[in-house]
Amino acid sequence: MPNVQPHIQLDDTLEVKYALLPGDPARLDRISPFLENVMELKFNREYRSLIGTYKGIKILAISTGIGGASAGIAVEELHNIGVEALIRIGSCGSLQPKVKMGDIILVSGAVRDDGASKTYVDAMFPAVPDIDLLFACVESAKEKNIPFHTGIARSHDSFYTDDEDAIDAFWSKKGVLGCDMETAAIFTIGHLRGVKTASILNNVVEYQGDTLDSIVNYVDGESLSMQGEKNEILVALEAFVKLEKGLS
Ligand SMILES: O=P(O)(O)O[C@H]1O[C@H](CO)[C@@H](O)[C@H]1O
Ligand SMILES: O=c1cc[nH]c(=O)[nH]1
Repeated sequence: MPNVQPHIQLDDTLEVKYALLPGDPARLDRISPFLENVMELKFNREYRSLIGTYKGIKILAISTGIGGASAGIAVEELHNIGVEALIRIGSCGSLQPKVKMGDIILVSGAVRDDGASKTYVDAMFPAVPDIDLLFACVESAKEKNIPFHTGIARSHDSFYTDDEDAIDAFWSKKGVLGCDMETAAIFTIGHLRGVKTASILNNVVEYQGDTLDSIVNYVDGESLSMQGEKNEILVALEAFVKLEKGLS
């Protein structure tokens, strides 16, 4: 009997080892041109999925929605259907002047300022990517001449607390490069389940810029952010090729 998962609505008959995890379901339309033999699968709640091939390797793409709670459910259910490695293809806001619009960050660790990961294990447990998958991303970016930053991201649960500017200033001073909402949960839960994870973040908000305005511009297709998105997708796909060939 296929083990259909309650939220992603997929099962292990897909026999797929690699998954790209954007937050936004609409990003799948822009992942699709990178793949061959694309087939739309399911769209249940925030989880829209498609499958295709890249250089002959089967790749699943599935959106996770906003936040660690829904991303964590995706990691669990993907693990249940046999996915072995996943890369978040996200957007983020810059916390450093050097992280410009459309720059990509290959995340080497995440501040666990989310709720979901803490329901699994105390906050002192580190949120880190799989080192082979991170190195594969680094090598892929170099080979494709795509500039990148490596460093720490902060994953949070809201844009609308009363203290957002102060919180950003605090983490900026600690050298954190940017903030998103899912990386910490994906790293933590992936580690606990034995799934290899990485996270690539495309910066869509200038340092000290207006976060919510910038997110609207990104949705409207602002060009630097769109180039950053293409770059992160390509780097992730090439990293899976390396993993498949045992090169990382
Ligand atoms: O663009 P995605 O991948 O959804 O990522 C970022 O954008 C959303 C907020 O606008 C959050 O999910 C955040 O992590
Ligand atoms: O500033 C930002 C932009 C995108 N996503 C975030 O979590 N924060």
